[in-house]
Amino acid sequence: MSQHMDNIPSTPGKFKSDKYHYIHRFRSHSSLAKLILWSLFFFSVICFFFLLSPTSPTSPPADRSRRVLANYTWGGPEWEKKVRQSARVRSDHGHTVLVTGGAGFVGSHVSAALKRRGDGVIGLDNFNNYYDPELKRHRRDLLERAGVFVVEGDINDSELLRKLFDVVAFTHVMHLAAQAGVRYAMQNPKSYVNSNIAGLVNLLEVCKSADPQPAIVWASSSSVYGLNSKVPFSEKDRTDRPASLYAATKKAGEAIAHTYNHIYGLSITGLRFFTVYGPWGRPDMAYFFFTRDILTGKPITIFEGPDHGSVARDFTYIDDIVKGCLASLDTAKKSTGTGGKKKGAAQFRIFNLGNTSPVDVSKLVSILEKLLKVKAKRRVLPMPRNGDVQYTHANISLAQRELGYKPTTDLESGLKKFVRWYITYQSKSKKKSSW
Ligand SMILES: O=C(O)[C@H]1O[C@H](OP(=O)(O)OP(=O)(O)OC[C@H]2O[C@@H](n3ccc(=O)[nH]c3=O)[C@H](O)[C@@H]2O)[C@H](O)[C@@H](O)[C@@H]1O
Repeated sequence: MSQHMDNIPSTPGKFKSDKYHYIHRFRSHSSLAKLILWSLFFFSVICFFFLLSPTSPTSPPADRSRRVLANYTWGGPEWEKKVRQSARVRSDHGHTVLVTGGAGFVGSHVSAALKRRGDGVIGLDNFNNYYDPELKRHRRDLLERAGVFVVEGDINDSELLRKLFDVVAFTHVMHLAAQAGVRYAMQNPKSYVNSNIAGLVNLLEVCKSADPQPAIVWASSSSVYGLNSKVPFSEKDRTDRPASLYAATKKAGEAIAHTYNHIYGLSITGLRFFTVYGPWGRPDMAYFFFTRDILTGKPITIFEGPDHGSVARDFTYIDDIVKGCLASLDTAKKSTGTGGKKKGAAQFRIFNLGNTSPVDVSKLVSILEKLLKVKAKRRVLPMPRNGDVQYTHANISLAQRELGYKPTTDLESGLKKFVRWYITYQSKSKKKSSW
């Protein structure tokens, strides 16, 4: 067989003499050997750098210095059909809402609530690995069963956003996609700029050109109050002293939102969420990983302020936040622009959505100990200079007045629901049962 192969001219149709053939074979063998050697060399160099790289599949999932984004596929008649179906309104005067961050903690709860009452909903999520994407996929699976299609894609992808607006005339955008987390901003600052600033601008650009323009409700953060020491925090208080890059990007988002409202007539409502917690929550948040670590016997670190002062948060239960989000959508006025041009003044609002009763982090741990019936291995450390603030407390009178917002869940009742969910989720995950 090898003989047969050797007799075949290298260029079909051209005959070569034996001598030529011999020399050529010798040369080609030696160059083939060189080629193989060089290829092996380059291959080992590539392997070496690949193994060193933080995004290689061999690196531990705990390495969150970079987020991995999947390659998305979207478009096509089947995809458009799913988008249209999911966006179909099933109630009188229902909205058609694009929920960015649809597979996220708040996004999945808001999407489910909108769908339940008959609104049309499309989710959008990039499923990045800031925390376990498996949890996001499980949230998506639940939503899909409820009739909500979550498109896999990024808010920085203008083409995808324009396509979504071509297929569906969204009346509202609930913008919840963001790089969350206060302390992670020191590890991966660029991801905050990419999602919370570039992504927001990209989304607003598409919204401003959409016809009709949607009304936008989006997630700002209680962290914008930064070094503000006057409590409770009111929307009128200073927000020009952020303590973390995360807070700075959210504050920048509020300024950017104002610009798009002012120039293009987009109706925009910013919601300053106060440490939202609950079932299907975010594993990067303290209440979540404290629960995990208490149950597995790992020590937990509790931060304290100067002079052993306590650190406290106005923890707000997810169902209360969802009510605030829906009320914001329902009270949002229409945007006034068309074809990228403003036709008149448009609504611009900012609301605190908190619980109005701050709880010390050490008290949160005591509640978890009681609910889990396990003593925590506490390690108390001074609050590191990592962007955290010592205290948050929302004044919610504006949201109460304008949105009818009234939180009803205290921390203990909310954590009880979270713990119940957490234990069920863990056991289902171990058994790999369906959701
Ligand atoms: O409400 C907000 O604006 C913000 O709420 C949370 O941020 P944070 O309040 O810092 O929530 P956690 O990270 O869960 O921390 C809660 C409390 O636990 C404390 N903590 C955290 C981690 C730890 O190991 N030990 C500890 O005592 C923190 O100092 C903080 O006081 C979210 O992570 C942000 O995305 C959100 O924007």
